Amino acid sequence: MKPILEVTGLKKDLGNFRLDDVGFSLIEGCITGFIGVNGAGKTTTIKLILGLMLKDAGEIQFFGKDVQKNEREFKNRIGVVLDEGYFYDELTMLEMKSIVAPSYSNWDNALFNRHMERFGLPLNQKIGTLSKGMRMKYAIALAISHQADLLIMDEPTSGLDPQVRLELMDILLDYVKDGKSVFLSSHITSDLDKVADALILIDNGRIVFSEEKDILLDRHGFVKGDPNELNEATRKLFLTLHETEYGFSGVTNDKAAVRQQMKHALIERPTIEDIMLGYIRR
Ligand SMILES: Nc1ncnc2c1ncn2[C@@H]1O[C@H](COP(=O)(O)OP(=O)(O)OP(=O)(O)O)[C@@H](O)[C@H]1O
Repeated sequence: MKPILEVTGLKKDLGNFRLDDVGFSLIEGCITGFIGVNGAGKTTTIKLILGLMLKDAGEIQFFGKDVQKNEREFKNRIGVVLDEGYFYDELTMLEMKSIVAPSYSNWDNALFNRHMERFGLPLNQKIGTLSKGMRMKYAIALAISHQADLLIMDEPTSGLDPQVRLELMDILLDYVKDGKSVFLSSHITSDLDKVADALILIDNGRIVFSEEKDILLDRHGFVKGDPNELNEATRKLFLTLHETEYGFSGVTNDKAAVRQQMKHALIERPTIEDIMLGYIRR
């Protein structure tokens, strides 16, 4: 599996907040979820990758080439969905497309029309009249109609209802079918439970883990049991632990030790959120 984007030693000091030695790789053909709580540094990292903010240190390579030195090629080969604020509300989707398309050397109008039809977006509808979900789908149609190899999205699902979020996830799964990649930041991890191949957790400006989703979910366990089995030694097996007088539940990253030391505990598959909360420093 080839790395498509490699970030190493990325640093940015913003005064109150510091991005510290951030490094990770995105693998071709994968949906990678970039997770972390509010203020963890997801948007800052994405802005630095896109050159929307100047980095203090670090390297960002796209297909082995420095993105800063090959800015034009990088911009042509990525699609970006940042927020919904950069459209002119009084224009139709067709008119807005005519403004965006010329900035890409490999814009594919037939592909754009196919996306618009598939997403159920009428070309002549004014942008100001679109629902939040339609706006997001339109932003994606604009971002992926120039044969982009990598789609970068910052919090695309926030504010969308479950039905639209599901539709959005289907669009992303379709997009990666032919080897393209998605890098998607979110603090809503339930969408990523369904579609992500890999997960990167950032907390307080530092990368906590960067791993294949299935390996991560296999390694961790959501444990429930009787408080009688909790003692000084077994408590140490948990990343999080919630105790009441009737029982306990918690997340472990050492299922084997739990099985051995807590004979009656029930070990279930955790969600990404369970795991994420286990690693967040408060
Ligand atoms: N231009 C800036 N100047 C100073 N501080 C900034 C600037 N941009 C972001 N920050 C701070 O950096 C921290 C990280 O913000 P960032 O937007 O990267 O987090 P995030 O993980 O994307 O959060 P969210 O999920 O809420 O969008 C925050 O404390 C924010 O206030």
